[in-house]
Amino acid sequence: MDAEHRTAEQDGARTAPHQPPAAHPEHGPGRSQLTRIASGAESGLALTATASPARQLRDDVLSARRIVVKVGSSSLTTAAGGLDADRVDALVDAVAARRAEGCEIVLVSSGAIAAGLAPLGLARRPADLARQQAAASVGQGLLVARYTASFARYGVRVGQVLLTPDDVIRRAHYRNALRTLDQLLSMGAVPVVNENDTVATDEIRFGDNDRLAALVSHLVRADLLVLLSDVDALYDGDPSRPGTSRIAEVRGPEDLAGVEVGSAGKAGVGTGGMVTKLDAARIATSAGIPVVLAAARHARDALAGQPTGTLFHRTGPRTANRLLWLAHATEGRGTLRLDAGAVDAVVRRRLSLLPAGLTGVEGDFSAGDPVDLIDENGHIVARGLVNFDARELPVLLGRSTHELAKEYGPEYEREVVHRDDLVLLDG
Ligand SMILES: Nc1ncnc2c1ncn2[C@@H]1O[C@H](COP(=O)(O)OP(=O)(O)O)[C@@H](O)[C@H]1O
Ligand SMILES: N[C@@H](CCC(=O)OP(=O)(O)O)C(=O)O
Repeated sequence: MDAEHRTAEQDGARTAPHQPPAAHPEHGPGRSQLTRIASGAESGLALTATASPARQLRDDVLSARRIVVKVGSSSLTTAAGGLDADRVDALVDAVAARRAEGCEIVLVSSGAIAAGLAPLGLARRPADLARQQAAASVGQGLLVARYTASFARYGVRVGQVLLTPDDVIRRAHYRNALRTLDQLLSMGAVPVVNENDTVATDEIRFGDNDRLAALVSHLVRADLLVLLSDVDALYDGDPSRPGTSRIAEVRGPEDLAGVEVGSAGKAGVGTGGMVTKLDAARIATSAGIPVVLAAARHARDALAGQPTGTLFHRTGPRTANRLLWLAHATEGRGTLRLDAGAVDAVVRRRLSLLPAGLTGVEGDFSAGDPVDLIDENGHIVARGLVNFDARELPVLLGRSTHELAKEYGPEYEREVVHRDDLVLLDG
């Protein structure tokens, strides 16, 4: 069954009000926190045979005062292509209902490329970046115009915010982006965020709005991230196959062991599939922000704390710095190879990287770009913003800053990567 065509009855969360969470028997006591609810063709049978699913309202959702809501392309477009005004209105109704309770909402909306296809005579999402950008350029205007009209029914203004990774990994830009978003919220507007697709390049782009939404949640210090999609939850396998089960709650990475995720979305308009949603959930929850993944058509329930979709509990403490962006928003544009002493200094002692610890440089980058720091075995240990252009570095390898300053002048006394611009990466 296509996930898009599930009915409310097939969404297990809707079937049993006010029951405590129940573990699926097949997962045993060791996995008791993980609630899986059978669905697809077998849902009726399985629900009778197992304990009733949870129906309690979700505290994390109810208490949230600032929420980032991300909606995917497939939830905003018609089957024939182009924006679906009814679906946009339904989403805006759900957002407005939650705003009416005094909650601030940032909308991260995909759909620019999808909205621009039909007006440009394109039948499907093109493979090449140039035509995607042309479609996004046409579609982004249509998308924001549609939101503007829809929110106007509630007397609410929207503000378009288009971001590239560069806008947020650099300290000054990060502050600017945050200030604009804060200001829009304090003036009662709804920021509508998307990637700035028209200037993105293959090397410099978020690529998917799921991760972008997780990073925006972190930027605005949101209390909750809600990912709305055409699929109504995370399943333990491709939800179009019968016999897969909805996962109602995820408490940590161990709950995802054995879950099969695919990257293909319906109708070819979405980009990341479930892979990027899980990435987004990992980024947000590790930074202290719980995540709800639900169907866009259940947006009102999801925002009201109803146990629809999948709830990912927070796994880490709240953090507040732009290094999360450095780790997740971008790829390194080159590599710096470190000797063992430099790895120890950077990783264990959290010191800046100096030229003396460098043994090699690869890539074509400029000062200020993100680069990966690799150890002698080629493992990436950290990412940082480099203070030199790639072409300047070869003569500096292995030399002391003191010696370099004497030979080339005082500006060569600087760190290759300052510790404030460094984030450690696992593996
Ligand atoms: N384990 C899984 N659970 C749920 N959905 C999955 C899973 N694996 C793959 N998918 C697919 O991911 C799709 C959602 O991703 P995508 O189309 O990119 O959505 P959006 O446009 O909302 O970002 C679903 O339609 C579904 O087909
Ligand atoms: N920035 C692109 C969306 C990229 C994206 O992640 O799309 P989706 O998988 O539908 O959330 C656009 O507006 O078309």
